[in-house]
Amino acid sequence: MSKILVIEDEAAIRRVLVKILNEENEAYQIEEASDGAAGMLKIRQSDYDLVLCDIKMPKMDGVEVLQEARKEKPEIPFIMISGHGDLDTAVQTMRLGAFDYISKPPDLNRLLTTVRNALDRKQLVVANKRLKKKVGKKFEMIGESPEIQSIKEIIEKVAPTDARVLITGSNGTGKELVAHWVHEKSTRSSAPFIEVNCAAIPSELIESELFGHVKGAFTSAVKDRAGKFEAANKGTLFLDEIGDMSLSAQAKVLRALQENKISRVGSDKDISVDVRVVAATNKDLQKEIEAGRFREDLYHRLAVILIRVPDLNERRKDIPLLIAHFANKISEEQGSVAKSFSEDAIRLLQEYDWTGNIRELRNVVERLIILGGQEVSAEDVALFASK
Ligand SMILES: Nc1ncnc2c1ncn2[C@@H]1O[C@H](COP(=O)(O)OP(=O)(O)OP(=O)(O)O)[C@@H](O)[C@H]1O
Repeated sequence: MSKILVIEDEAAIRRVLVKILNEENEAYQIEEASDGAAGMLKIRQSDYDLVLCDIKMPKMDGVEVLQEARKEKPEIPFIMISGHGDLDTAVQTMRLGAFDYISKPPDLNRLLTTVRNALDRKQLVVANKRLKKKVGKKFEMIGESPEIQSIKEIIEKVAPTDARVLITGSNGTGKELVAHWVHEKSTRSSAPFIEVNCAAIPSELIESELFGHVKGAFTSAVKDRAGKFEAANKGTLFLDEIGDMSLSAQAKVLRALQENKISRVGSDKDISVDVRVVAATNKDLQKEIEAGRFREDLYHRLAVILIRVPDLNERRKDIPLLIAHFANKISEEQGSVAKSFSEDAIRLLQEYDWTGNIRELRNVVERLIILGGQEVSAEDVALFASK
């Protein structure tokens, strides 16, 4: 059930809007307010999934309501309703965070599409918020080695800009972690972070996944569907394993980056998107370019800032910290007391050949916690850490 508030001083228009919405979906629970101040009071007292708000109104105009509501409940999408004289203001409200605007008299199709999109978006933002609560801890970046320090410094500098970032490094080095931080520390952090693993999606589906499709575009396209570019609007799109993307999808991504526009598969209608793309790969893209598997022009678009995440072998100094971090996390997950590691055990693990992989280190720590003694010893490491 979606709760929608209609703030409109003209009773006739208000009635039309309520009627259209009621007829569209019985599950919409619709409330009304006849001026800005009454609307704002309702927003404070109740939780809405969407607000439709007229711009010109007595007491408190729509722009003021939008600004107040953004401060108190920024997750509620606003669709502004503009009359003849206030189209410029309507466009401006988009900059203030309105989701969209519609003109009076409202066009039925446009209204319903905008309402549906806004409600979809609200769900995403809420899901994202829930995730984000976990993000802080889940995405802790452990390490004090100069290599990690320098990555943290680059993230600090680059995140607030809108520059695209290409993250390279072996499997499990922490590329996704870096991408999350670029988003978290950017001005886009309250908008969605959407991840697409390009290697995991069959090449014939990747375009639909990224750009969406319209009904009938292909056999299984039974209804219109937005893609990840649209879902990431105003936020960050993380294209993981971009080196595995098909050439035809690469061409479309290039266009999206050049023009900030996409079109759904099966449609030639352009949709504007405002998305920051962060990409990652474990491949050597220069080699892929030479082999004709990766577009050089796309590479240059993506690699405005390059961050190389070093292998664990290149920052062994961080291994003791990572062991302690994982040991704590694992005991938290298992609800047991954290086990300690003897100095010899840590030294031995520090000398291992990790060929890049932090994920592997975590697994080894988990195995040692389960199988080792109360204090994990060098003997335990020799016995149980073999890979
Ligand atoms: N510096 C770090 N501190 C703490 N945990 C880390 C660090 N780097 C990576 N990890 C953890 O290691 C695991 C692998 O990291 P991540 O998924 O970011 O790697 P990746 O390079 O994106 O991997 P892949 O190449 O397989 O996609 C994750 O569980 C991540 O939280």
